[in-house]
Amino acid sequence: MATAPEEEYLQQLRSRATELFIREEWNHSIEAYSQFITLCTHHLSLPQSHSSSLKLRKSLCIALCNRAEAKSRLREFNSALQDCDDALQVDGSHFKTLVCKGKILLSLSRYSTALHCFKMALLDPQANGNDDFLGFWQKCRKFESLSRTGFLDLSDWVSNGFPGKAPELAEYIGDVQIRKSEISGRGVFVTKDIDAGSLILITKAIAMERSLLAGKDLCEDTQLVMWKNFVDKVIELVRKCHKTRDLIEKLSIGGKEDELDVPDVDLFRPESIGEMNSREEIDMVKLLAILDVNSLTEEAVSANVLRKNNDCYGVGLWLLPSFINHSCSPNVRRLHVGDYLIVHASRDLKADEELTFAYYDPLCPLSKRRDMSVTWGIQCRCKRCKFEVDILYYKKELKEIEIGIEKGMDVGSLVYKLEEQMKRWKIRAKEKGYMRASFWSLYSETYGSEKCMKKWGRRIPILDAVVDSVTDAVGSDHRVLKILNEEMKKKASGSSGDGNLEMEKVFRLAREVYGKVMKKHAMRKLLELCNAD
Ligand SMILES: C[S@@+](CC[C@H](N)C(=O)[O-])C[C@H]1O[C@@H](n2cnc3c(N)ncnc32)[C@H](O)[C@@H]1O
Repeated sequence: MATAPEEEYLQQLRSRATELFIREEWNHSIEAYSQFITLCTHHLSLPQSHSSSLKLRKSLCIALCNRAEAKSRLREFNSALQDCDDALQVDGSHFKTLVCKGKILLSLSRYSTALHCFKMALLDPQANGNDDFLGFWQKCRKFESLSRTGFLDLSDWVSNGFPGKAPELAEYIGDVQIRKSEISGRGVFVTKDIDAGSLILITKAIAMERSLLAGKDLCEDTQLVMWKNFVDKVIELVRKCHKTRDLIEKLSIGGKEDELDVPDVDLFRPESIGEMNSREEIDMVKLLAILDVNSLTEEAVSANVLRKNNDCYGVGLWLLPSFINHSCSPNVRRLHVGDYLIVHASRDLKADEELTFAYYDPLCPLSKRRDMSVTWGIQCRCKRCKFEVDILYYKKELKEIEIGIEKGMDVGSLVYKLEEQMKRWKIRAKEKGYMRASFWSLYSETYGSEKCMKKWGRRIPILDAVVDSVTDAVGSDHRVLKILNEEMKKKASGSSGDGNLEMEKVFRLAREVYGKVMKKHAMRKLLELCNAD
């Protein structure tokens, strides 16, 4: 039993902690609550009357709950969750603790466990008319459903011109597995047939850094500062969160990847608790190598960023997408919405097919792609590269076309020459797509110029056929979409052809570029933006 002075001291500690908590001095309030909790627990271990034990237990529960709230404000989520669980041990239906735990779990994207907490809190009469709580409850229901079903619709936000902040999304992992890859190390594979445009992953960056673009490019100093800030954010996070750190350590450092373990995709689900076994200091050299190999920038050929102004540039790390290998004939694209990366199929995929991004521009000749692959430290051996290596070795005419481009020769004549050569060499449809993708700059300039089309239009294939073969070979691309869209507009103004059918084709291509996350009115908005690019 506590003496009167002891009780008074306990009372003082509690008042002090509460005051600091109200003043939002989180660190100090955590300290004060910790003292109170230790003392209170001690008193509870002594013989007590029933009523004072009840009083002490009530105070202990509130103190643990408030300390959890303070810790969560400092993003110390694991420790905050422990406090919530301790508080719920004292009172399993404590409303504030259930709400606090639900909010923390929601921040950690552990939607179904969060939903369970909110459901329990809903039984308390305090839930009625509590707008703050009801807001979290609605949000949690929405996210839990999105992360289970993958049903995402950004149409309103897009067609209203991206108002306010980017929408918050839920993480989602579709029908995929991580397996050994024939390309290199591990890769991500689909386990079911998936059609073009379908959503495959929504992943939140574990850390992101953005910088304003001065002019079109980022100067080297800004890039360095940005990279340093990004690395600092990752280091801070791995120090705080062991699960994130364990997952980062599974990523490649490049080079020889044959011996790497193949992690279970379930480890990357937000609900997974993690192994919690690595508590040694972080190996900084390894961490930097991992960031070097796996970080992605928003500005990339296989990415589109949805936001109002494209005057900033971001770098981030998204864990599961880091297992996606490169191909010059890729089958997925990514869409950036705030800190979320959305991966969707850019063409129809068969079960067991490996997902591949283009790390660098697939719409350029082999020689340029080889140069870019050196920067990435890889040597691509995809079907397209193998085919082009063979053909370039034997056919000097292709070299002549490349030289023609450098010399600024008439682009239409070069397209004509390439098409004639491909007929002579009896190149099959798929491979024609590879070659046309490699010389896309020639095709786009030719089809985009009235003068060129007057001269060469009758002697080269129609744009439709070229678009079909290029997208079949390398998946859809916004530059291809742009040319096709412009052509359709011209045709519509001249009212030749079947406008509906042609517009349907533009929408199909747009779904392959942006994903099916949009309804037609939003797609129209994206097509406008694509044209203005
Ligand atoms: C983002 S990781 C991709 C996943 C990686 N394969 C793994 O096992 O973790 C990038 C690294 O994968 C390898 N890689 C990706 N695409 C490749 C390709 N087409 N050819 C050779 N290596 C590739 C390279 O080592 C590259 O540094």
